[in-house]
Amino acid sequence: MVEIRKPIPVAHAVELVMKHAYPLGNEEIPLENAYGRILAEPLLAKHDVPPFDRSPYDGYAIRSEDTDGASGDSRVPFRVIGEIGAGHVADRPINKGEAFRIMTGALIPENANAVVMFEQTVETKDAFTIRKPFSKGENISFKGEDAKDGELLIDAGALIHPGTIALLATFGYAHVNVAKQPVVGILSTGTELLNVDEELVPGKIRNSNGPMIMAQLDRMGIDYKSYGMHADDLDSCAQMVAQAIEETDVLITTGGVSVGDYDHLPLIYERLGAKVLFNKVAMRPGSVTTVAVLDKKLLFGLSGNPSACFTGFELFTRPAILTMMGADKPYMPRMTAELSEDFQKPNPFTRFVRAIWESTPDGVVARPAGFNKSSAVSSIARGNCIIVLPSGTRGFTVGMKVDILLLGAEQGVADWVL
Ligand SMILES: Nc1nc2c(c(=O)[nH]1)N[C@H]1C(S)=C(S)[C@@H](COP(=O)(O)OP(=O)(O)OC[C@H]3O[C@@H](n4cnc5c(N)ncnc54)[C@H](O)[C@@H]3O)O[C@H]1N2
Ligand code: MOO
Repeated sequence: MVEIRKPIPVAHAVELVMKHAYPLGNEEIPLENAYGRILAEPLLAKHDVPPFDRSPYDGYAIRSEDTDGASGDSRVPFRVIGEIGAGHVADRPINKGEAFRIMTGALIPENANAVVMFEQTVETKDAFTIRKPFSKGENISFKGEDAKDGELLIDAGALIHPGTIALLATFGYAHVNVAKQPVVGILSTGTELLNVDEELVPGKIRNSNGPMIMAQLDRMGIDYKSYGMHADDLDSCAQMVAQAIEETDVLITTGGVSVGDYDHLPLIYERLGAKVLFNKVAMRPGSVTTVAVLDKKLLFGLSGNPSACFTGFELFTRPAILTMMGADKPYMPRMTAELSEDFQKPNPFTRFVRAIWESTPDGVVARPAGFNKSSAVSSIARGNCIIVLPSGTRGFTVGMKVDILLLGAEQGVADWVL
């Protein structure tokens, strides 16, 4: 007798998964490896930025008080007493009527309080004139104007992106304290599966879920261990799952979670003593997505159907992994778009439609990416977002506003809740 499963709302399922996404602690890593990781401690300014008053232009450092009364008819002259390149320091202060040639980024010499760009001068040998007064502080980049010593700049939990790397480098962080990342196991189950390089034979298909999930992890910068493909044999599959759990922090399996004679994952979870958090979600595709916990490790039983597998990963696995690695914003960015094609299927469950969004002069529009069954592969390939259609709705027509979840965005940028 087939067990009747009770579907739970998507938001509840996400919440259950997230409750079991335990952080793995922190580690120090070299700055050059820190891109894509999550800051484990707040980033405080270790000194002022810039660390000294400096010139924002190539020009002349002067005393502003010496420019009083300058005009087109009455140009004020200056005598050039030397040159300061970036990285160099003036050998003496300036006095009345004097100027240093100064390059962008160079330390402002003592007594100078303004910079005149070369273009604002008429130059002769070792001298120049100007035609307008300058105010105190004009064209100076002030010490601490970008960041003040001790200031909180980035909170713990933030994704380290190229800008964060620049800031860490500015303060001399050769090593960075980041949250540890999980090692994720991937196992594709199904007797019908062939390797990518095998010829098709009747009844068999190539394993597309395994490579797809590896790529979904790759784009998050997550390490994985592939356990390849495994036929639907209960005992050996159970053994493989047990071994994979031993060797990894999170296990993703694909296929074998429905109610078919060879859908062994539910029984394998039972044998292992794993606690099943849910085995049916009120969503399409991916209603059979099953998540279990064993020894504080999350086991994601994603559907074998490619679109369901893909969606299950993005909705449940991705935010859980991001939370384990310390991210404070683990969800996909969400936007509103106008539907540019009809989508006429009824939606008894929340429907996640692989779709294409683009920005037009009239705003953001989105349309389904083609064949939209759970088994679809083609629409995953074409899509760059997922349209969310709430349960209980019938058809959606052109011009209606829909929510879309953006795929492939830099991890950890959004704070999306269903
Ligand atoms: N009696 C019922 N039958 C089914 C139900 C149900 O509620 N009652 N649910 C259907 C839904 S919805 C889905 S989705 C599928 C899910 O099945 P499983 O997740 O157990 O996956 P499999 O049966 O192993 O495979 C489904 C489908 O996907 C293909 N597949 C599997 N693995 C891969 C892979 N690695 N790469 C590419 N394609 C893969 C497989 O050949 C099947 O065609 O169950 C429905 N049935
Ligand atoms: O579990 Mo499914 O809802 O057709 O993908």
